[in-house]
Amino acid sequence: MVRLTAIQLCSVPNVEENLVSIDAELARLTPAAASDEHIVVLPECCLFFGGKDAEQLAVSKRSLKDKLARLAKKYQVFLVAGSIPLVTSAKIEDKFTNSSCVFSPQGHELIQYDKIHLFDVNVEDNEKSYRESRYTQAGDKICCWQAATVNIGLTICYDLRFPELYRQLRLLGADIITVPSAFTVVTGKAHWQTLLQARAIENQVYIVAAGQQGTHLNGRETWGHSMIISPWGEILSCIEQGIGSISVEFSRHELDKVRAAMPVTEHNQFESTLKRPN
Ligand SMILES: O=C(O)CNC(=O)[C@H](CS)NC(=O)CCC(=O)C(=O)O
Repeated sequence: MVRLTAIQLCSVPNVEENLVSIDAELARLTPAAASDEHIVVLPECCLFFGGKDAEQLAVSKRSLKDKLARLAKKYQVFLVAGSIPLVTSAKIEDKFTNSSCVFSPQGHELIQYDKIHLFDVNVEDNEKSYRESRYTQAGDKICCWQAATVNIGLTICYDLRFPELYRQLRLLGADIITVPSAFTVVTGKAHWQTLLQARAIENQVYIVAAGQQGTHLNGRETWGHSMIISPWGEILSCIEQGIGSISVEFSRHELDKVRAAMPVTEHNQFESTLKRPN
């Protein structure tokens, strides 16, 4: 059995406090049987959110991965640690990557995906202007990883608006695509659910979207509405507000049925024009 879980958080600019919240949410989940694969997704910026960019830069230099690896092992889950700030591969002094890291139930790091699309956007909210690229170095690699029996594609937040990335993940064999997020309330209300359902339907994959929700220390408001969507586009479970988690069972049968009945990747007349991943 493969279980999918999304944890919704209201992260603060304090790594230790966030680790305590994550531990508490993981402790509440029903433990998986030894033969099960349990994939748990945390939101974007799960270890540090709502603080100053300079603080986040300092946090990127700490050993955050060890702490998350320990949690994956403690709770025997595949932990998709939504995103954390990390030192760039070129060791750029004043920038970090916004990265989704996956840890196995044995406590090993499996993969790191650096967010490709940065949120340099004007939004009609209190913030008015978001310029993620000022302090974040964009990634350029598409990342898909394998648990025992399922393939999982990695994306982060604003990536959700770029269907080409999702299509490429599907072509790489993704059964499930994870979307750790910190959507704004304004854009979340307008687009979040529609975009998630579209990505699930057009690619015939499970979508596990874990969001930040609430008012954060710097006054930033996030939309939440974490949800898990089937390859047919149904919302299987959703947590609108507050901290908590949702879980559903992955069905290979459902996935195969949807793809066999409507083979859109075979029917696609534009596939050859797509840039092949990596
Ligand atoms: O800046 C940080 O501290 C952490 N990063 C984020 O919160 C990121 C970049 S600002 N947020 C998004 O991508 C929101 C996307 C969104 O809301 C949309 O696509 O509508």
